[in-house]
Amino acid sequence: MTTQELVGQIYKKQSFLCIGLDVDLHKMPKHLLDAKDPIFEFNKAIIDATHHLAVAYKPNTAFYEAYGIKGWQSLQKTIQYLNSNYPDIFTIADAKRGDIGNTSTMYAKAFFEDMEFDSVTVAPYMGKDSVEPFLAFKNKHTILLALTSNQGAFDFQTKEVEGKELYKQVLETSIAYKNSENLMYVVGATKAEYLSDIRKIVPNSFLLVPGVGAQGGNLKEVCKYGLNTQVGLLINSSRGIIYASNDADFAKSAASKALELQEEMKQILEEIK
Ligand SMILES: O=c1ccn([C@@H]2O[C@H](COP(=O)(O)O)[C@@H](O)[C@H]2O)c(=O)[nH]1
Repeated sequence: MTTQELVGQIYKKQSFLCIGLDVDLHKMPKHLLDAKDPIFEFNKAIIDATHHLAVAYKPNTAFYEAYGIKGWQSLQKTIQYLNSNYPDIFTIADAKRGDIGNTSTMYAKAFFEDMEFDSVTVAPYMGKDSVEPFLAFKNKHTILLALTSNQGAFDFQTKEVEGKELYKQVLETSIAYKNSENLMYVVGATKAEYLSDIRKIVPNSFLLVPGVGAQGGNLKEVCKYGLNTQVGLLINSSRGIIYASNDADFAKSAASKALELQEEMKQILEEIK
């Protein structure tokens, strides 16, 4: 999917919501556990109930890898279901990959070619030759960790290196990578106050913003500092939506939570028109 197509979907749906599919067998409704593939059945129900309210879905691969081969199969079925039934949805493999160049190429092939995700999250720590293999894929997006939502972000990311915070170095350095137009960045919703500085460095890039909902990030604060002329934000909520209920009505409850966020986003988009 191109960035322009993503922007088109945002205006069409009046939403820049990304729903995180972080499926945990211990948190899902008990009746689904009898299904042949409970993880896929859970995802399918959530997707069918919320697809009109969201522009993106983000399975975090950890929640699938934890179940071995069966988990990978559930992930593959989920992405195939999204691509076949809702081809206008932007898909994100939250896998936080990155390695020496030839290995990164294999990661990129796995997520972009084999699984056909639109994007994958990548850690910047190994630098240019670990990121550029992902950027080589046309109309695929590499979402680089810039300033993450967790407390540990302050261990390294906000520390100064040669007079500048490391997350700023990541943003500035990565802009010069080959095919950097395929870059997006992760910025945690819990760090909204950093967004105006971030926008000075990457005014036009899309930012994936996790941390609204369970981690306490505030949508309005993020929008105040993070919106750009093309919206430029994908706001993720995982647990806050998919585990709104663990009863038979789980998908309906997830849709209600998603609707609350979508209505807030619609209002924000109307205000900046
Ligand atoms: O900085 C980051 C980067 C990634 N994540 C991931 O996003 C979701 C958030 O889930 P919630 O349940 O809405 O808290 C999860 O997959 C994280 O691994 C992040 O939270 N922060």
